[in-house]
Amino acid sequence: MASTSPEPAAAAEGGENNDPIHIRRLELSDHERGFIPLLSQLSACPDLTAPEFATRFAELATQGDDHVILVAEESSAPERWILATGCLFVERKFLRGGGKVGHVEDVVVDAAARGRGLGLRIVRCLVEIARDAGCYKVILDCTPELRAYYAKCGFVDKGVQMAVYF
Ligand SMILES: CC(=O)SCCNC(=O)CCNC(=O)[C@H](O)C(C)(C)COP(=O)(O)OP(=O)(O)OC[C@H]1O[C@@H](n2cnc3c(N)ncnc32)[C@H](O)[C@@H]1OP(=O)(O)O
Repeated sequence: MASTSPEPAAAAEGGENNDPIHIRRLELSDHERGFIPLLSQLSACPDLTAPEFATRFAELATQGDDHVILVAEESSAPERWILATGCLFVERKFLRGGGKVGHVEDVVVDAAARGRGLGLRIVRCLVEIARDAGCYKVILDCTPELRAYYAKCGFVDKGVQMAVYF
């Protein structure tokens, strides 16, 4: 998400009151802070050159608050290495009187930082942003092994995920 867009309050979570973790929106310079290698811990994510990263960043910025990528960093670490990330995509529908649905995507915590509650905090922030945006629900796809984790984030089983891969 573009750093030029106004930050939802929930995206500015952490970083105060001696909180060792700061959660904020993705910045263009996060290309140099391990964002792509972090995503590669989730799925195939070949490196992007800085111009390629900038092009995609600019494309996503045109979606304003309908596409939010949050990252978590150590508040006190000067290198500001990215420890965790998650994305919220807001789908605008004709259903429900022009309602909106939040989609949580691409949640990943660096292997060395797991088990510290970062994943929970990132997802809770995304859900809060969706609520503030007026979404009537937030949905996501995950493997059965992650059901317990997302249950702790407040999600319940609903329907069946299906896919066509190309
Ligand atoms: C929509 C999507 O993006 S699905 C893809 C999700 N991402 C991945 O699978 C990438 C690889 N995995 C990861 O990055 C991490 O392990 C994550 C994101 C799944 C969890 O991040 P963490 O920061 O380790 O989780 P966190 O410490 O916040 O755990 C929160 C709670 O969930 C539990 N939990 C965490 N991971 C799991 C799991 N795989 N299975 C069951 N429970 C889990 C924790 O025990 C904790 O419970 P507690 O509060 O009772 O102690």
